Formats: sequence, C-alpha cells, structure tokens
Amino acid sequence: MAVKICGLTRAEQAVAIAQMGVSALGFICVPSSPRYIPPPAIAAITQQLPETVLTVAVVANPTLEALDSLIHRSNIKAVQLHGHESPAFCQQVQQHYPHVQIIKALRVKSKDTLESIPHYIPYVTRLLLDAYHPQQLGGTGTPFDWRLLQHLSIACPWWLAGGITPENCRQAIAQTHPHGIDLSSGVEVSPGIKDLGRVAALLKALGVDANPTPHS
Ligand SMILES: O=C(O)c1ccccc1N[C@@H]1O[C@H](COP(=O)(O)O)[C@@H](O)[C@H]1O
Repeated sequence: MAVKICGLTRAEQAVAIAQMGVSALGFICVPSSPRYIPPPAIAAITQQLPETVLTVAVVANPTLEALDSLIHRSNIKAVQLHGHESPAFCQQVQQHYPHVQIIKALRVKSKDTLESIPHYIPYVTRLLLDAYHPQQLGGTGTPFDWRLLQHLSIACPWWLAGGITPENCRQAIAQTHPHGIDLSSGVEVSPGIKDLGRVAALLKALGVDANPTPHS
C-alpha cells in the first residue's frame, strides 16, 4: 500500500516523514492554496530526501511552459494534475517528460466523473480519486461517497484521497481497495504544518514499518 503525505512546506518535517516509511511526499504548487510552496523551496527540500521517496508537485491547469519551469526548478519525480486537465493534455505531458510520473487527479462529484477514467489511462502513471468541492481544488478534508466506487474496476494503478485520517484509513481501504492513499489535512496541525504524531498513528494503523536507518 503506497502512502502519500501531501502539503509539506518544511524540510525537517519532510525528512522526518520520509524516515517514518511513507512512499511519496507532495508539494502544493497552486498559488491560491494555503499550502503553497515555491519551486526553489521544493528543490531545497527534495535534495535532502532519500531517492526511494516519490516527490510530487501538485499543480492545477498549468501550461506546458509553466510545467517545464516547475520540473526544472523543483527537482521532483512526479506531477499531480489536480485541475481540469484533459486526456490530450496528459498525453502532451507524457510526450514532453517521459521520465516524469503523471498522476491525474479526478475530483469525484458523481458517477459521471468516473466515466472519464478510461480516456486517461493510456497517458498517466496512476489516477488519484479525490473529493469534489465547489470552492476548493483539494485539501478539503472531506471524503467523497466511497460507495460510488463499488463494482468499478479501474484498469490502472490508482490512489484514494479526500478526508482520509488515521481513524478512517482502514475503513477507506477495506471499502475501496486502492493501490495507495493520499492525505493532507487529516495529518495536519494547520495548513502546511504536519502533525508527526498523527502521521505515526496513520502508519501504525496501516502496519507500515519505519524505513531502516541509512537516511537517518
Ligand atoms: O492541499 C491543497 O491545498 C491542495 C490545493 C490544490 C490542489 C490540491 C490540493 N491538495 C490535494 O488534496 C488531496 C486531499 O486532501 P485532504 O486529505 O482531503 O486534505 C490531496 O491529494 C492533496 O494533494
């Protein structure tokens, strides 16, 4: 089970959370977010992380030029497209950056959202199914109706997001069977500041072992 903790803004927290055994760390590059962190600050953090951690830049409706600048300045391994990006745009990103993993987030409003999934599959590394909120792109702290995923077979790796917490993570996984989970506000003290005790509680609930020590 992959575990991504998103919305990091502090190097010491990113390093500590990586050492706790998470698979991926996310950095919000959407300027309107209270968790926004600029690309040079991301680069300063990612260079301190173990190679094994997937570093993810979260963007919304970027141009290819903006993505180019972000990828070169932030030293990340994956982009999370969290806006209204089309399958054709994902294909362009894939062609331009074959070495960068593509995570396409779909904000699940109804069953109709899920009908677009097959169109994205050829162009993404994995999908992320997050909650829909009319005013917020992400980091809402609200789960969507997981029953919408019942009887749905998704033919590519996918992660579940939206309101996951240490308390509900096991139920979320049991009900939806994702390949990974992604949390932000459920393990936070305040936007961008993580609660390491809650991250530890999450990993304990999931039975994830801390990394061995080479990076400590
Ligand atoms: O966290 C944000 O501020 C944010 C802003 C813009 C796009 C995505 C954002 N966060 C993503 O939201 C989900 C889940 O968050 P939560 O656990 O419900 O708080 C996660 O994928 C973040 O990458």
